[in-house]
Amino acid sequence: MRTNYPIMLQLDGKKVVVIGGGKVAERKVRGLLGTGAQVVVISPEATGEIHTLFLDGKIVWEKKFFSEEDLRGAALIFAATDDKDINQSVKSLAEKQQLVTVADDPDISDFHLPAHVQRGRLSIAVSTGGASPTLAKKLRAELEQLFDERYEEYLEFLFTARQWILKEVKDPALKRKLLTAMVSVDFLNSQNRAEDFQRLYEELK
Ligand SMILES: C[C@@]1(CC(=O)O)C2=NC(=C\c3[nH]c(c(CCC(=O)O)c3CC(=O)O)Cc3[nH]c(c(CC(=O)O)c3CCC(=O)O)/C=C3\N/C(=C\2)[C@@H](CCC(=O)O)[C@]3(C)CC(=O)O)/[C@H]1CCC(=O)O
Ligand SMILES: NC(=O)c1ccc[n+]([C@@H]2O[C@H](COP(=O)([O-])OP(=O)(O)OC[C@H]3O[C@@H](n4cnc5c(N)ncnc54)[C@H](O)[C@@H]3O)[C@@H](O)[C@H]2O)c1
Repeated sequence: MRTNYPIMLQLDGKKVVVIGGGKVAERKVRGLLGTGAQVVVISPEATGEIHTLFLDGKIVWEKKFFSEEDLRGAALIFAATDDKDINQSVKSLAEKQQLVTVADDPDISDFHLPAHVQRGRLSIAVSTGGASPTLAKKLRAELEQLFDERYEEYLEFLFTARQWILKEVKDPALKRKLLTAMVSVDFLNSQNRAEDFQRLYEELK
């Protein structure tokens, strides 16, 4: 078995085509909102949520059956109809460099969607490579408990403090100490991270 290669995609301005407008398509579309991707759904029917997103101008919905030209210019393609033959033909009609995922056939898919926790800048993705989406979902729920809402603000603090350290602290040893000390339960739980950081800096410098 070959292992998968995890990446975080920046889809801003890229065209993403979802073939099918059912429950699975809706979940894929929801995951694409906020990425800046230009989402196009191709399906004669669509769920209420897909319809609403279309009416709100958030996505494009072409109310039609799939045909080859729908794939033109797409960076990512989701084949998510309930017709196995159509899903297979989406994959075979796509160009080699287009990345396709086939909802009912993990083996021929170019990528799998992970279950995923987002806490601001922190992304945690879990994939079982098609073995068990149910396990991926369960692990995601456990990670959500472990990495709770505090992490969103905590990562903002880490980001800002790290930028400041990289700019202002010249001594490599001090730089390393500060970057290490910020990653601790104390800072995660701190009520005033900026103040605690200032104190730490005064102690260590
Ligand atoms: C993680 C998650 C992300 C997302 O889609 O957003 C995701 N599936 C989720 C849920 C889920 N999917 C299914 C169930 C029902 C129980 C079960 O079958 O276990 C549940 C659980 C539920 O809904 O409770 C059924 C199912 N899924 C696939 C098949 C086809 C097949 O296996 O042949 C079938 C059978 C269809 C049938 O019955 O015919 C295929 C895929 N599903 C994937 C991802 C990719 C592999 C990821 C991996 O292996 O880690 C892949 C390959 C395609 C892809 O990349 O899209 C999301 C959890 C989100 C969350 O809650 O966190
Ligand atoms: N990847 C996953 O996580 C996952 C989860 C559950 C099911 N599945 C699989 O995904 C597929 C879709 O499941 P669903 O629950 O969304 O089905 P669904 O019945 O809710 O939706 C199917 C959609 O496909 C559209 N469609 C049918 N023929 C079409 C065509 N020729 N061109 C364009 N659109 C067409 C229909 O209009 C409908 O909107 C099934 O094959 C299922 O086995 C995958």
